[in-house]
Amino acid sequence: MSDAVLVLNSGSSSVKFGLFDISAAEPTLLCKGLLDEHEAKPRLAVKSPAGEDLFEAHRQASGADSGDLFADVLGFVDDRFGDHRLRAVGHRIVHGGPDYSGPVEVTDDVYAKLEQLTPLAPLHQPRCLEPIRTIAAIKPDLTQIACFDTAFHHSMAPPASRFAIPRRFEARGIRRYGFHGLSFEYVAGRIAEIAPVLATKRTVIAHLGNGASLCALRDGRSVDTTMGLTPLDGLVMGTRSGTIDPGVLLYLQQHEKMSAEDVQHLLYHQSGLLGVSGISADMRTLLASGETAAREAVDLFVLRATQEIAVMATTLGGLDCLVFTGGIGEHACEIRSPIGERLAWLGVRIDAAANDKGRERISGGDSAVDVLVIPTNEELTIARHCAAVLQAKA
Ligand SMILES: Nc1ncnc2c1ncn2[C@@H]1O[C@H](COP(=O)(O)OP(=O)(O)O)[C@@H](O)[C@H]1O
Ligand SMILES: CC(=O)OP(=O)(O)O
Ligand SMILES: [Mg+2]
Repeated sequence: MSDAVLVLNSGSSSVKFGLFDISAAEPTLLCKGLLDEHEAKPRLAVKSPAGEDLFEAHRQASGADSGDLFADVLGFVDDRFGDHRLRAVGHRIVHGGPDYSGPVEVTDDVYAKLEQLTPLAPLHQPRCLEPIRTIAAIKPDLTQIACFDTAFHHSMAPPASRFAIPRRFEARGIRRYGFHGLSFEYVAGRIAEIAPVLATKRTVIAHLGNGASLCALRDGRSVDTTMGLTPLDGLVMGTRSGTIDPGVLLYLQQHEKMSAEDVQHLLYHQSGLLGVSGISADMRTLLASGETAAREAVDLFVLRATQEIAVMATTLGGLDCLVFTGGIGEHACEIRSPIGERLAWLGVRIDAAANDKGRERISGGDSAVDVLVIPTNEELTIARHCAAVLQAKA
């Protein structure tokens, strides 16, 4: 009987999952799926690795919660993959705080520590932690493993990790942590596979999805990133503001009489592409819209991404390789193209035909910077971590 792990990737706009066979050195995907709680009837859809539909379940919204959907996933795995032994469930956990620089088995103590980090990722942490409770209630003996978005950035050091506030706050853990690390880790590994000469070069990875951040890599390790203590910092996102004059927050509280909770809601849920366009948080909708406000939101997204790529290049002392990933980075040639044009002064030249076709290498022959498009795979990174944790335990 082969061993398998179930991986849950709870993001801000979706819950993705994958079931992996871990009997060989490299995990192989058995099936993948999506849990959609936002529709009128929460839905679970499972597909084969090739994308064929395997299973779909709808729940009546009344009385249903995502716990029912997780029970459906476990039921499906038992039914269809009963010839595999489910060894663990691996979870993407957005915030690991100062303590976790690698994956860890979830115990009551670990869970309590992770729950305490909720104020540092209020949009994500509860959504990441909830399935751990639900699954423990259904299968109390099943090993659960937490894999952190912050872990990859533990290689980051001062001054990049430091905020310019009194030092005593740093001792209390107030510093730049960075996120999307499971994605950056996967992409860094792919760069080493597809273009080994680039693995040691000055590289910026742009993870542009519903959440968006950049990572500067030297020798494949994170040396700087745009997200900070929370996943609110840095680039313009679907509904998040990204970097904003801190004076704005004070003004909103002191003069607009908004509470701290109101400001938090504004910055996490009502800002970014949604707030600027007034139309949608979804890049596809904005690119298809003829409205001026949609174009202005996209223009700001592009300007901020470009500015921050230059910041990352400054940390690195130059730029040899730029990689696009995440839903927008992988699919939106209309976003990659103007970012490339604005970075011409750094030697970036994007080949229009290669970009339109979404090729793996989209830089032109005259480009001083290799520009790549690499689809991310956070689920595979988590499966690899789970396999390693289980092997260390054996
Ligand atoms: N073909 C496409 N063209 C433009 N944007 C796209 C395309 N496909 C997906 N996106 C955008 O990617 C974003 C979602 O990214 P994704 O990485 O899947 O999100 P999450 O952060 O939830 O993992 C959305 O803004 C969506 O509009
Ligand atoms: C950390 C983060 O922003 O994640 P997501 O892209 O899933 O929102
Ligand atoms: Mg994501």
